[in-house]
Amino acid sequence: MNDQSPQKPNWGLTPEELATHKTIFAPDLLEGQRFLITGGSKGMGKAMAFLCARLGAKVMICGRREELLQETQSQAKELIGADIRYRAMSVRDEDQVDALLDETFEEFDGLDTLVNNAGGQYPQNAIDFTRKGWKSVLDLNLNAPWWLMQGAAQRWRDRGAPGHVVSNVAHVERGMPQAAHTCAARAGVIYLSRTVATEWGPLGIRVNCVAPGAIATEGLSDYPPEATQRFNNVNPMFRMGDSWDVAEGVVYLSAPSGDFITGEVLTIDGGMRMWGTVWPAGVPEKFQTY
Ligand SMILES: CCCCCCCCC/C=C/C(=O)SCCNC(=O)CCNC(=O)[C@H](O)C(C)(C)COP(=O)(O)OP(=O)(O)OC[C@H]1O[C@@H](n2cnc3c(N)ncnc32)[C@H](O)[C@@H]1OP(=O)(O)O
Ligand SMILES: NC(=O)C1=CN([C@@H]2O[C@H](COP(=O)(O)OP(=O)(O)OC[C@H]3O[C@@H](n4cnc5c(N)ncnc54)[C@H](OP(=O)(O)O)[C@@H]3O)[C@@H](O)[C@H]2O)C=CC1
Repeated sequence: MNDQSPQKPNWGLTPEELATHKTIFAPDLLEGQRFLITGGSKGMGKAMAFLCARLGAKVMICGRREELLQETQSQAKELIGADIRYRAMSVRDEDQVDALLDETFEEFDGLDTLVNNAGGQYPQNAIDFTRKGWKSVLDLNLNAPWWLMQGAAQRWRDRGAPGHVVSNVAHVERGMPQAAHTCAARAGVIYLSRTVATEWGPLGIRVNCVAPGAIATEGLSDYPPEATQRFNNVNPMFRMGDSWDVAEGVVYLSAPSGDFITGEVLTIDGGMRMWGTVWPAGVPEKFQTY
């Protein structure tokens, strides 16, 4: 288990850990499979990229910062001998999304699984949201995954090929105080996924989600230490998960193990959906009841 101290400068699993972490899956499970993973240059997306590549898949990742993508590519080459492809872009830009899909389908002569993983938000009480901030979070966490899943589905339909979409969301059933924008966006993705899982079922396209609880990734270092310290206490297991927990969930849904699973949300949260609230901007006094 990795050190989850908030003082640690780099959260999450190291590249060496991603290269050697034990996995329950057979080494050739994804041989010949093609994955596009958005936000694959750090955190959970990077773990997914390493795991899929280790299991034999061809992998394309994207992110905004080329240096992180390049670093991930060379680490994968050096540590696991994999040739991970990348494109620097923002999923918030519709034209760049189309270009990413075109490049991936061309490069790999098709695609088997799209992983909508890129996302994020900032903590704030909803009453104070600016319209600009609301639109930014909705663009990143609802519109972008939609452009990507619709674009992939159109390409699969036109080629007469099956496909799979898995979107990384969050558990939303009890709301997400101080993150209502992302909660609304993720709820949108879940219900879009459940709807198109039916519409696209006859095309051979499955559509699923994974819903992580608090997962120790580099992304959490964006939050203040008071909040991240509390992230260890937001579920009845009193610890965070790691990026491997989520990567293995994504592979389970994408491999033949998931062949008959669609419209599902796989929650990987240590029980947080039943007990525990994050309060990423700090617990308000009225709620400090125990
Ligand atoms: C929460 C988890 C619970 C989660 C509860 C569950 C536990 C899970 C924890 C989840 C962890 C993670 O997701 S880990 C990943 C964490 N990392 C991230 O989220 C990084 C990605 N996030 C982002 O890029 C930003 O949040 C996002 C707003 C989407 C994009 O930022 P940009 O600066 O590119 O966006 P722009 O389009 O320029 O708009 C910026 C506007 O957004 C608003 N804005 C941006 N940051 C703001 C801030 N800190 N406080 C107030 N307002 C802010 C302002 O109005 C800004 O306008 P101006 O004032 O005019 O600039
Ligand atoms: N960590 C947690 O506890 C939880 C996280 N989540 C969600 O899971 C997903 C992964 O989280 P996590 O691994 O922690 O996040 P990280 O912040 O560690 O990684 C996010 C990845 O997404 C990329 N990214 C961010 N914005 C964009 C963009 N506009 N276009 C393209 N790529 C982008 C980042 O690269 P770059 O910045 O260079 O673009 C990076 O590769 C996110 O959607 C997150 O909100 C959900 C529940 C809990």
